[in-house]
Amino acid sequence: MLFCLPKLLSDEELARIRGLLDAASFVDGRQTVGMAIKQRKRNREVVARSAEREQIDAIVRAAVTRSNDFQLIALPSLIGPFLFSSYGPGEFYGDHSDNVMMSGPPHRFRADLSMTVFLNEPDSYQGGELVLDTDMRPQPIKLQAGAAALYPTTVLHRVNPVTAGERRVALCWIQSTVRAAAHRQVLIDLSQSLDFFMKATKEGLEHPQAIRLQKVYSNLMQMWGEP
Ligand SMILES: O=C(O)CCC(=O)C(=O)O
Ligand SMILES: [Fe+2]
Repeated sequence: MLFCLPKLLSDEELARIRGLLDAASFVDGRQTVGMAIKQRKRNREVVARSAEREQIDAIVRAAVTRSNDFQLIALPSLIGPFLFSSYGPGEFYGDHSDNVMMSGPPHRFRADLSMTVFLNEPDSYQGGELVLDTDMRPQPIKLQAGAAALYPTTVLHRVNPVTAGERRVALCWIQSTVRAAAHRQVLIDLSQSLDFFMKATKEGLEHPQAIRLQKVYSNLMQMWGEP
């Protein structure tokens, strides 16, 4: 359900992103949601068509492209444009589930996974936890700078009010080649078993049982995957 990627961004990337965010212009976050949700959202977001947004997008996009864990967990077929938000004292985002039909660019896509990348240290602001309602139990998430949380787009979630400091995050929505979270989980488990063969056996991926698992992975991908 919830996956954490501890060091998605390096310290050097974080420093570059912070510099760009300091130079960026922000707009009221209510502009990017429909009427029904406006009441529940108080934050600021980097202007969509701006040079800073594009430069930060390129840095985070390069990080997810090189992250093996991200690729194995999300199995992405499309990663939409990144959104950069800031929450100061009194700002929050109430209970909602994200839109599953995204307008892009590059074109309309289905969001299967939502991702929050934390851009500043957790002790630099008070409150501001991302809370996921998993099986009716609230699960608060506040990660180190550079770490990311990946969660199903349809799960109910919120951002608690920030009471001091500034919470900055990057967000994106991902269409996966494998639509159902339960199917993705089976494939992630298989990847982990293959990883065990690779790291802990003499034959590695040439072990006959590893070859069989690779066949299972391909068969399931053929059943569940979409290009
Ligand atoms: O800031 C976050 O961690 C999540 C924000 C959010 O839920 C959204 O923008 O849809
Ligand atoms: Fe959300």
